[in-house]
Amino acid sequence: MGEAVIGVIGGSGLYEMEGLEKVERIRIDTPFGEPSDEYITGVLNGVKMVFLPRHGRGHRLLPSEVNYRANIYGMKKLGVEQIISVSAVGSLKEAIEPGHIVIPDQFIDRTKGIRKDTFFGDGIVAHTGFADPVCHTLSETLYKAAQQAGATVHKGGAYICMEGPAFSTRAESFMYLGLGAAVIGMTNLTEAKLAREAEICYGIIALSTDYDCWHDSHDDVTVEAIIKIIHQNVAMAKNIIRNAVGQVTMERSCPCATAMQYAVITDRKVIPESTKQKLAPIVGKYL
Ligand SMILES: CSC[C@H]1O[C@H](OP(=O)(O)O)[C@H](O)[C@@H]1O
Ligand SMILES: Nc1ncnc2[nH]cnc12
Repeated sequence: MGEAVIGVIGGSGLYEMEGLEKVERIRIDTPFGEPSDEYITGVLNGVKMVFLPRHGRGHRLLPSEVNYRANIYGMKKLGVEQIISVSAVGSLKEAIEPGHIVIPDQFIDRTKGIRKDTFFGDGIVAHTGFADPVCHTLSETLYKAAQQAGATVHKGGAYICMEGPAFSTRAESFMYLGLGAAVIGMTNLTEAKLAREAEICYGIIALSTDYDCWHDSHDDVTVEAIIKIIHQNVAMAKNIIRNAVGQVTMERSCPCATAMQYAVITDRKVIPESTKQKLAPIVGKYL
């Protein structure tokens, strides 16, 4: 087995990673189509890592257009065992101010079924445990890394994943407050599901950029306001990643590493050979 690699998926405002040594750009074609961009591989803080901008360089892809399957498949092919997601989110709690960091540990699904969020189908059925959708070990590392970078950081909380691309209505925003969720975004749940199916640990550094549209003494969210907060905090976000990469435990004892052990229900004899081949990097060892 090759050396374990850490993957970083950069969201809105994070389209490149500075400070990488031995940089290579790798284009990967997958049976699920094309990833968002070339993968940038290199060494950060002494650790092998791979970076991918979720929406592509120049931010070309809508949250619903991102090929999450290809992105995660490519990471797996490159030997990635742990993914750090960096994302912009709206805050659903007074205490989570713009500029603060949140390490979410739950999701509420408000996507609309138009994204592909599973590698399965085409003659193979699997049901993956998703009660704890992020890796607790990785999330703890991200929390500490954020504290060390001097961020105000909130541990835990539910991330509402909406379809977008339009932001929420005010009625929806109040409904999410009522649900007790912490933050809202448009991307991370889909990614987390696929990472789990690929037995890759997934943890989130979420940068709060706005109060969505529920707060009576803050303006309603706009892209302009989001970008302003991202620009003010991008150096901090990069520092958190640098700290985290240096502290991630490479030996995995978390359940993510064996998540698919009992998940495939289909009789192995009836799984089409082409499907087995396509899924070889993902669950080949269980087929
Ligand atoms: C630029 S505003 C909305 C956009 O920002 C977030 O993206 P990401 O999660 O990739 O940082 C949000 O999910 C929306 O896609
Ligand atoms: N208010 C918001 N809603 C959805 N996604 C976001 N990303 C950043 N802020 C957001």
